[in-house]
Amino acid sequence: MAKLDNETLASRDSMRELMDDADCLITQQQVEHALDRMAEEISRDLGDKLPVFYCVMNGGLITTGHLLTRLGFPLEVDYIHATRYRSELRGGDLFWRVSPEVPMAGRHVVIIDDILDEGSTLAAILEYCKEAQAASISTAVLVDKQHDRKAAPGLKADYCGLEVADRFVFGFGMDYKGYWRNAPGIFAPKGL
Ligand SMILES: O=P(O)(O)OC[C@H]1O[C@H](OP(=O)(O)OP(=O)(O)O)[C@H](O)[C@@H]1O
Ligand code: HPA
Repeated sequence: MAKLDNETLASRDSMRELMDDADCLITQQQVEHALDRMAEEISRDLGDKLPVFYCVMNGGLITTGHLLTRLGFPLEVDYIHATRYRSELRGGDLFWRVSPEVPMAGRHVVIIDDILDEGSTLAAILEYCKEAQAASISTAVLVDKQHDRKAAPGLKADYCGLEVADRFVFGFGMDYKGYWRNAPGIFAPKGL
């Protein structure tokens, strides 16, 4: 079996250490309860509207998967790939990697993402949906970070699982420098 080079070994060890020392802010059980509630609200509002759900890759992947399996009505799924952080801890300009394929015109659209932080990502995607003439646009995020730096004052998602402290968080889709999207809960590195 090929050996890992020194740089890879150092990354692996530092990422293991990061997880060992991390603070768990939200447990998996709390995430599951929040997803149950979001699914009930979405089903109540959109269950008879044949909606299209757009996952915002990459972070929205895990929330989308967990949420959609809780929805017992016909729906379509597509994705948008837009990134603003690109493995960094601060956001920059939004870079659209992939635009959606399923047309939004006349459809009830739901955008699913992992986190509403400053909100620039969601605001840009909302503009795109409006221009694409969606019949209605709803947004669903697993967590809303609590601070006063939102791109527009009072910016909120229509469906929000949990509020999270103003720290750099990872897990359940959210990455720390590209890693630990797979962590089964929501964590923050010690001291960050
Ligand atoms: O509210 P904002 O400050 O705009 O930040 C939220 C966005 O940032 C993250 O994506 P990121 O750009 O890190 O790409 P990723 O999904 O590939 O991690 C996250 O998944 C949201 O899409
Ligand atoms: O706190 C965060 N963690 C991971 N990805 C993010 N994208 C925006 N904010 C965050």
